[in-house]
Amino acid sequence: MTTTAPSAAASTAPGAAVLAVDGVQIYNHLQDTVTVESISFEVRPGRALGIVGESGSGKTITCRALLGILPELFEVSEGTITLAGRDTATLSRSEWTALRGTTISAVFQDPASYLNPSIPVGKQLAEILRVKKGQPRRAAKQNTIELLEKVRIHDPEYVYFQYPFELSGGMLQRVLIAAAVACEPQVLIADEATTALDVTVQAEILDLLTDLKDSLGLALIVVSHDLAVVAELCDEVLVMREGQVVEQGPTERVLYEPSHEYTRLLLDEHHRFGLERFLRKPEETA
Ligand SMILES: Nc1ncnc2c1ncn2[C@@H]1O[C@H](COP(=O)(O)OP(=O)(O)OP(=O)(O)O)[C@@H](O)[C@H]1O
Repeated sequence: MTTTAPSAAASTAPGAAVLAVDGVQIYNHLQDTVTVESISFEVRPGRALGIVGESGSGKTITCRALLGILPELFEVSEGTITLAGRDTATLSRSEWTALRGTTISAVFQDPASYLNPSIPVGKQLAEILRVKKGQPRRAAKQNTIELLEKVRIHDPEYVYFQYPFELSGGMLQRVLIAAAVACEPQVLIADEATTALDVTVQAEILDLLTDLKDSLGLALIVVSHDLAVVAELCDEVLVMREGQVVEQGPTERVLYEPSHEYTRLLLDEHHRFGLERFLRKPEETA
């Protein structure tokens, strides 16, 4: 892809963690409560971390802290978040704006709500390249078509001119993934990104995320209530309950030898839905 403007992305030493979260507490001043307590993890290029846990356990709020978009009256009250070598507590609003998309990016559930219904999807992607990378109109269009190809959309020249309502949920999520990786971020957060999709499309999107992680060297954070999704994608997993991390470690270890009662409970629920099909036995991965 042609780059015409200098990247606003911060830099990371080769092999170093691109994102390091150390003892972070997130406080809710609205209710005077701690929403997330003492969470720590790191992600490196080409690696994936899964965050699982029941509804309301603090997964999305954690991601919002990583993206610098906490809701009003929530704050990171303890600990540090280091993104591409920078302590995010020191970032100004405009520095955050420059880093979002170029260094850290995200895809959420319900892709249609992130797109303007009255503008063709290709034009919306091209606009990101024009604004964030300063690309001229023609280059932005060409690079958008390449991006659509990268997220495995067939006939990208045609899809470029389609409106969101003309695309399926899976196609829209591909467009949103294309938007998220348009400016070559180092970290991609996928927060329940496949939850609303049917099983076949979900598998395709998971496959695409794995491919992008490997080919672009993305550090991937996958948030899901579905252990099967995390089992398929992630090297490490972090289990949250009521704002606390109850267990974390390599995916195989946590899923095969859970040490916490809550993780065992989650696993029991999933075994009924066939988690086994995603799991490789430890001896198979050795
Ligand atoms: N915008 C907000 N305003 C007020 N409270 C919020 C907001 N977003 C989240 N919360 C609260 O913060 C806590 C953690 O919510 P969070 O969305 O992080 O949970 P989650 O684990 O992502 O759940 P889910 O799987 O349902 O998305 C919950 O008690 C929730 O009610």
